[in-house]
Amino acid sequence: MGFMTASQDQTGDELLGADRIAEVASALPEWDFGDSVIRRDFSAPTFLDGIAFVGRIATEAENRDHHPDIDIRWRTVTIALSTHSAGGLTELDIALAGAIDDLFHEMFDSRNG
Ligand SMILES: C[C@H](O)[C@H](O)[C@H]1CNC2=NC(N)=NC(=O)C2=N1
Repeated sequence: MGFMTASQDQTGDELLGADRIAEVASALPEWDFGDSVIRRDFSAPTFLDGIAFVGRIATEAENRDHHPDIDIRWRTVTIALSTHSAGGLTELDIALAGAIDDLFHEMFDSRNG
């Protein structure tokens, strides 16, 4: 594959370089960036809202064939994203993180004030 930038990589399955990680970390301020995973805790209004949120995430993940680790503890839904086939973070994780943020806002922003 050689030296490709993210924008040249058509599939998005190349590991992100340090410069790109710094760029996306500022675009996804609510996510904790680890070496090979990003993670965010979401607080849903109720337990069943959290379950509904997870259902929407599952559909989004299935459509992308890219699947998060999901932990549900009462109203707290923790999402961890990594591209296991690449051994770390790729554009697939960044795109799904943004989509999950959008879903959360769409579902709960009006109720969260
Ligand atoms: C064949 C299929 O594309 C792979 O098994 C996909 C499925 N979903 C996946 N999800 C995640 N998060 N990482 C992967 O490497 C991955 N691989």
